[in-house]
Amino acid sequence: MLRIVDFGPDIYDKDSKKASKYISYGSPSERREILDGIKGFSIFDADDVEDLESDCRSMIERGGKGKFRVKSIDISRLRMKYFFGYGYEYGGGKGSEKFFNPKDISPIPDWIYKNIIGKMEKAGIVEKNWINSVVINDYEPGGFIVQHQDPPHLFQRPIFILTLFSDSALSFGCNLRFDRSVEPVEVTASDPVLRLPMQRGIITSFEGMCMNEIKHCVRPEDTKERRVAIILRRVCNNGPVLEALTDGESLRNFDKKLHKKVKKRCEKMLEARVMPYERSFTLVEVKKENQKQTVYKEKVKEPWRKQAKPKPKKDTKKRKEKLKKKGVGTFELDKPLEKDQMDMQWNFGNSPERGQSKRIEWSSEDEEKERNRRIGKTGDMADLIYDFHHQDKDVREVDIKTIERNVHMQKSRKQRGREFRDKINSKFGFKSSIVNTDSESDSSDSEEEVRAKKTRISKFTF
Ligand SMILES: O=C(O)CCC(=O)C(=O)O
Ligand SMILES: [Fe+2]
Repeated sequence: MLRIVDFGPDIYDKDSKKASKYISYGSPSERREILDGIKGFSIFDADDVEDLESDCRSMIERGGKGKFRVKSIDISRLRMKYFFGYGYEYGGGKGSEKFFNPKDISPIPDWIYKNIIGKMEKAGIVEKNWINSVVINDYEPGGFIVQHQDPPHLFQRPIFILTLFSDSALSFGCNLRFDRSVEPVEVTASDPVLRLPMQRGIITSFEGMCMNEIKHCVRPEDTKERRVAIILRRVCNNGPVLEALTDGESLRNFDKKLHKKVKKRCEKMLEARVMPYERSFTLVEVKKENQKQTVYKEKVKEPWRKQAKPKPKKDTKKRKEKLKKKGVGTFELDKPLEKDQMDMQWNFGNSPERGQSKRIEWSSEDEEKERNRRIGKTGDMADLIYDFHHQDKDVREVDIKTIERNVHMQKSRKQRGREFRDKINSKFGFKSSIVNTDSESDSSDSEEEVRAKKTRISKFTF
């Protein structure tokens, strides 16, 4: 189903309380002008997104084997580029970019036609057979692309970009600076006029001022995780074309040295970790084609302005009655829950928690492991810390408790017990030997001392 993305809630202006890296610094009219030519489309569900990512991995494996044509893969710092259909080189700079000869570029793979272009055509986002050039940028964390305009003498508008593997952002009116006095070269970015979120699984289209009058770039700080951008375009009919280097030769048979380099980089990209897909954006439902424009315009007109929240309706007596009739309201459970299948399975139905009408969610260690395996988490400490550092500050604070708990649960039962007893001892000011188990007790204790301890222990059984 075609749905439109509402970028508004994710575009923050100078006065917002967001960290500076999320902020768009342009005036409202500048941002509006840029946004006028931008649309976000959601046509893929979570399964589609993960399937496309697995297609990307197969493509990278193929690339590593040197099976693409000689100019189909280009490697640069923290980024790999795959050209399909048409590829180009930058030449002497702006205006002198030229197409490689189509003989040196692999054709657009079937999976891209079938799973991306075909679906875009079906959803009415693009005309049939319009897209004939696909470029895939595969960024490592911290990867970037300097400010540029997609050469207008090579590519028609609109330009479509599909983001995969992780969220990122495209910055308009923003320049990257390189400090080459340090190793590795340090890249910093100026404040962007507009920072547009590029969400995983979303196709964004660009035309007009945003593509023709202002430059765009990807800042290193916006590539927090490995990200793939699939750029779908149509070439201009009369673009300049270079002479062919080969007659359709593949890289492995043409340049062994380059193939070795490509193979190493492809292997590195295949090792990149991938988080399970979770939708992180706001959608605006579109029912009819002719509604699309209005809904979209309304939503993005002044996205930086906070919308007043509608006041919740007061629950008058009459309304309460009505709601109650409909079965809506807040109810206290006044009798214990019935045993269900899960309770039977775990023999859980008569526990004290049940008696309190409260369901405590729990799972065995095996279940937890299985769940983590399914969503790609190992439960390993390094992963937990990695996840933690890749979150926003507020989410992180909530998660700190979970991480502490996980760290605690990874200790042995014995160690956990020991720590618990130590806590009790220090809370009540007992000597460390007072609340302790027999196995931990000092074997030199006399029988009487042991009995005394046991008596004391019974008072603090939890
Ligand atoms: O990675 C992106 O989203 C933008 C890439 C881009 O602008 C380009 O390759 O021309
Ligand atoms: Fe671009």
